[in-house]
Amino acid sequence: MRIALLGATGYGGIETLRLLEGRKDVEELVVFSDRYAEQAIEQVLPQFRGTSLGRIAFSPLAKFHDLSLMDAALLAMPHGEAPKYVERLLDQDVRVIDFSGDYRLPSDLYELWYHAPAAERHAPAVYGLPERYREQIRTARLVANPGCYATASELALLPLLEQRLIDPLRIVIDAKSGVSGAGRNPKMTTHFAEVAESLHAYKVGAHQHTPEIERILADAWVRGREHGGGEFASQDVKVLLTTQLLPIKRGIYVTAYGQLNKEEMTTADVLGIYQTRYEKEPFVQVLPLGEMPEIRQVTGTNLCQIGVHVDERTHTVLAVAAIDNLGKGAAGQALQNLNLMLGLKETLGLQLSPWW
Ligand SMILES: NC(=O)C1=CN([C@@H]2O[C@H](COP(=O)(O)OP(=O)(O)OC[C@H]3O[C@@H](n4cnc5c(N)ncnc54)[C@H](OP(=O)(O)O)[C@@H]3O)[C@@H](O)[C@H]2O)C=CC1
Ligand SMILES: CC(=O)N[C@@H](CCC(=O)OP(=O)(O)O)C(=O)O
Repeated sequence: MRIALLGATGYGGIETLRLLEGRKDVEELVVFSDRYAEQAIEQVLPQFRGTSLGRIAFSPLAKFHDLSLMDAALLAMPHGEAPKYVERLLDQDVRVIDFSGDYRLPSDLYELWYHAPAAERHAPAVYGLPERYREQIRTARLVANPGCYATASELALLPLLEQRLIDPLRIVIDAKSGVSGAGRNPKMTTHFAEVAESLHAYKVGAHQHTPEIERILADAWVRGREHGGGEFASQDVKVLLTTQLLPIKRGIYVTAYGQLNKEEMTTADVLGIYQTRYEKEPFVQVLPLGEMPEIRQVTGTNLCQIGVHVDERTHTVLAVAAIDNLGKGAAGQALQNLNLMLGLKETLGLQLSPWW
């Protein structure tokens, strides 16, 4: 396959390079970076020295013209950049996967939560969560890769909404991320000395993944396991999402709480529902009774680990999920989507052991 990667020097882009390196089916890779234009990957990113990708030079974005020979383009740039390239790529019959939030929401919700004007969108995008939209992804021209917190939260909660087991208006999500989730450009809030040995909540009540999660869960509530494609179902689902910055490099840890509709549900009952829901999913691991996920068991992988527990005293169900924000939360999921879009084996290049 022939792949173009825009935003190749950011954390999402570098992880994409790591996952593509050594893949025998990559015939050509074109990488873009303005900051490192004309330099070889191995000069800028020494971890690729001596690998199949090391000698490839970054092209400046000004050289972004004819990519019609590419099978797909992966866009790993900050919000607001993808729309400058997407139409041209689609016109050249190149499939596109965008890592940013630009195509995940309708324009009104985008403007409300991203505090930026939404780009004019001619192209419809499929939401790139294979565990729910696999069939739509296979035939998509443009995929909006989900946000990292959104991926973990949705996988944690989907079975509860699809089965209508909880009150959809009172969902609480406590979410924590490693610092690489904030990108590679240095900022005071992600400076080592500001985050080490501490923990703090941020964007409280205002995190941009809130409407993304609500839309996918609403769709699950209305349609159950089935998704017919096309428009999302409209239904009120409300989540209170609180995001916190963990003093680690990689990983997302989500603890989601729902109020059970049926009082007699036990942990074993809910666990059975999760096991059935995800039994055929190659990248979702539902843990046995009494076990809870751990970030180090998913770091460096495309896995999502899920543990569930019912607190019978308060009729609350807890669904806990761990992913690597750069794996299932970004590059891993993008390559899972790419495999689907190109008709390849979905797990190709993604069956990785955790670094732990
Ligand atoms: N980090 C994460 O865990 C996740 C990130 N995402 C999303 O993925 C995208 C990339 O994130 P991440 O890798 O963390 O970001 P980084 O800040 O680490 O990297 C940004 C990349 O985009 C390029 N870039 C910066 N500004 C522009 C611009 N104006 N035009 C074109 N290219 C530009 C940079 O290239 P240059 O070499 O020129 O500096 C760099 O390669 C974002 O939209 C983010 O929201 C999604 C899920 C998880
Ligand atoms: C730690 C941290 O700052 N994380 C980012 C989320 C990054 C991501 O997955 O999402 P988008 O693609 O929607 O930006 C944040 O909270 O905004």
